[in-house]
Amino acid sequence: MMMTPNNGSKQYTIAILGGGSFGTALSDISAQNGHQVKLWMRSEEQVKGINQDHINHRYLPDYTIHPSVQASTDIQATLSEADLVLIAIPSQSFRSVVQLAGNALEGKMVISTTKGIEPETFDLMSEILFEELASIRVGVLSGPNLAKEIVAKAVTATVIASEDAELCEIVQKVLHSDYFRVYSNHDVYGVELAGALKNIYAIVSGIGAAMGMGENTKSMLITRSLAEMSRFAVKLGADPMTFLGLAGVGDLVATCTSSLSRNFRVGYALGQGKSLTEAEAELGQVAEGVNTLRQVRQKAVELDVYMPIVEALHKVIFEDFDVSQLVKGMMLREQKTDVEFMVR
Ligand SMILES: NC(=O)C1=CN([C@@H]2O[C@H](COP(=O)(O)OP(=O)(O)OC[C@H]3O[C@@H](n4cnc5c(N)ncnc54)[C@H](OP(=O)(O)O)[C@@H]3O)[C@@H](O)[C@H]2O)C=CC1
Ligand SMILES: O=C(CO)COP(=O)(O)O
Repeated sequence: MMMTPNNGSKQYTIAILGGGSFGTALSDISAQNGHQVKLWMRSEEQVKGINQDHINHRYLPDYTIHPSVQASTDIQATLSEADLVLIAIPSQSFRSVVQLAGNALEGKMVISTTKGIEPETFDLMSEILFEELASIRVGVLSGPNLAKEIVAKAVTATVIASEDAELCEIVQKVLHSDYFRVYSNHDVYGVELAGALKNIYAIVSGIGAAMGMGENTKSMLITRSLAEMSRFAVKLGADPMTFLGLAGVGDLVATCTSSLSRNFRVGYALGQGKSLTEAEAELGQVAEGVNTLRQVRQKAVELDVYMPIVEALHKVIFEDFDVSQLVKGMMLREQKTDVEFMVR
């Protein structure tokens, strides 16, 4: 239910589905801004931790979040009065959670913050929302948003993408603060795809870091990753300019250079000679890039898109090639132009 607090700005009721790192960080931002925040998670123990200690003991144990955040395992109660819903559930469970929420989402503004691709369908999360629900207003939030930095209140920017201009404005008002800035973009597909794709390259960067790559190599890798992900996305209908923004190059740089990124960490473990199973077990959280790699490699073959970095990583992760072959695999292929989307 919407109310008007003393300072005159509207106070919204925000429901957040998913109590992992990012759902918790989003609940903290929203509550800091004076909104009523309900956070849905499936673990009673974690609910207790949030409601009593204001700490997500499993995912963000070193941070205290705003005491007004109310957690619950009851999804219907969480959604009942919500004006705005933010979903931070890993892509492999996204559809099942949307189905569980069902009619309680109808008519609402629903924002996906998930950076992944559904296996089998190649659906992005906004597409799942439109498939599963009859009347909702959909947006996508993506950008360089490492959860631990957000809860530490490091200055951060993100992108809200939607064809619904009013929804973008509302999300900007709700989340904007002196440490969290929200930009808008109407290229929903490009913003959403960028968020999913960069995870693949964060894994490659993690491998490179473990192998001691220098700055030249790091720079080459990030720049060629940007070229490759934009080439793929443009083939699927995205706007290449989106990749020059926060959701593209911004998020790519953040996740390819930070050990706070789970995808980077999986890559780092692979670069140290660990198996994928060992790397994922050690992480204990979601690293979307592994599934995204599988989906994107298959789609690139189908559509005949040139993606040497994806191809090389696929060989290392799924075809048992030695990790030392990664850079060689990327370099052996034909040389291409530097910038592909020149105006002239
Ligand atoms: N962390 C970050 O910095 C950012 C993450 N993202 C994206 O947000 C999405 C979520 O990531 P993040 O929060 O980090 O992930 P985490 O691994 O930290 O947490 C995942 C959360 O989803 C819950 N969950 C998983 N499956 C289900 C299910 N079937 N039903 C109910 N709850 C479920 C988990 O519950 P349980 O603990 O019970 O398993 C947990 O609360 C990802 O797509 C990620 O790419 C986007 C921007 C930044
Ligand atoms: O998307 C993220 C930061 O923008 C988080 O990346 P990881 O999922 O690799 O931790």
